Amino acid sequence: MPSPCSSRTCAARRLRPNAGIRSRTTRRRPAVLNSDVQTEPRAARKVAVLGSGSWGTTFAKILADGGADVAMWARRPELAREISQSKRNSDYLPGINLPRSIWASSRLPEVLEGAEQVYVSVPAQSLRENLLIVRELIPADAIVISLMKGVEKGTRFRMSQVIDQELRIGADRVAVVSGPNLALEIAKEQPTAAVVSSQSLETATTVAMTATNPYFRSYVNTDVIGTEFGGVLKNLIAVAIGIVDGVGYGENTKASIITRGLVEMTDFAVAFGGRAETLAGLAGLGDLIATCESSLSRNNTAGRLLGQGYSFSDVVKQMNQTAEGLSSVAPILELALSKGVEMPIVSQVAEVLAGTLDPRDIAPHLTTDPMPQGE
Ligand SMILES: NC(=O)c1ccc[n+]([C@@H]2O[C@H](COP(=O)([O-])OP(=O)(O)OC[C@H]3O[C@@H](n4cnc5c(N)ncnc54)[C@H](O)[C@@H]3O)[C@@H](O)[C@H]2O)c1
Ligand SMILES: O=P(O)(O)OC[C@H](O)CO
Repeated sequence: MPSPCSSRTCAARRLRPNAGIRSRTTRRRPAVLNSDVQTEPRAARKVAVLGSGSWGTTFAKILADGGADVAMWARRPELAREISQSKRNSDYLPGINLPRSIWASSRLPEVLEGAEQVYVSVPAQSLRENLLIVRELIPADAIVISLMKGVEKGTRFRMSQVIDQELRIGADRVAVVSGPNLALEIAKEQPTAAVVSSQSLETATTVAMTATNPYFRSYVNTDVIGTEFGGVLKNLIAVAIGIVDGVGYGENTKASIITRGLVEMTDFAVAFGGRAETLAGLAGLGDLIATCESSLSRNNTAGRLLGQGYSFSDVVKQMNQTAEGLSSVAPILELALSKGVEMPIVSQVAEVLAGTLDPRDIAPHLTTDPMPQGE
């Protein structure tokens, strides 16, 4: 008999929470060892999502479709009402129906009460001020997860470092999620993978089991530095790709910039203690491909406008969603300088933003450097 409910979401609801993630080892286990596996349904995990923009809302849907009991925080009461009553977030995710179980509020205490995991998805430059507000409300023992892909200007801290500094909950209770994750595609339930990273493999695994459903698969690693920098740096390369697209250059230019961009990303992350293999994975190459190829990307879009001749201030005015790359360029170049890492593409993006380089002159190398280099 065919199932009366055939959508992926329905399939998720039929599954036990956490049943979607199975390691190869588990799959190969002999049946006798599985006999003591708990089969009783257990209470849904209560999680909170702070930030109701495109990614916060999409991630709330991922978690709810994986079986979690999700509460969202929206700054604007009218948005909280739309999410709770109409199960829509029409400004950020037009045409998407959210799971019925999701609710939202503009009042933080009720959103955070009893949350075992707190997912944060606000613009990177606003993270610290938001943590100051929620600090006393986050339940003891909750895991805090950054969904953001930026660095803080001034301190040049990664998001997990800001969380660590403001919440003082210990790095083992902090995780980050990154990967090729264009929100609208995932909200439409297109199959996607991401990586959850924490210094504690147990924490990463707990989060990955919660953030897994039939259309979204979370892998794990313990390279928080490489995972976070991958997400930040691909934004900068995507701005460069947008610029050359806006100028009208073709696939050779873009492929050259993507390939050399990955070298810059890897050199940078390794200099700060990240692992090269992380940059070859979902949080590096995977996200680089998605962001550079998609017109859904805000960073790519911002670059395209620059390439078409708009000034930086015009582009900022036109963007009504967060393009983290624009704020990350300066702190990333300051960090690169501190370790002697060369970043010709990111440096040229900074010059285009400053109005000192004609977008037509952006290239996969510094055009002022006449000497051939090893690839
Ligand atoms: N959209 C995506 O596809 C995607 C995917 C992966 C990661 N991310 C990352 O997630 C983070 C959030 O991005 P987004 O796409 O949700 O952005 P967005 O612009 O869609 O939404 C940002 C949300 O934060 C709120 N906000 C703005 N300023 C705030 C402040 N000062 N305090 C509190 N809330 C504030 C906005 O009202 C909005 O709800 C970024 O770091 C981004 O790089 C986005
Ligand atoms: O829209 P962007 O440029 O912020 O990119 C979104 C995601 O980071 C893609 O993985």
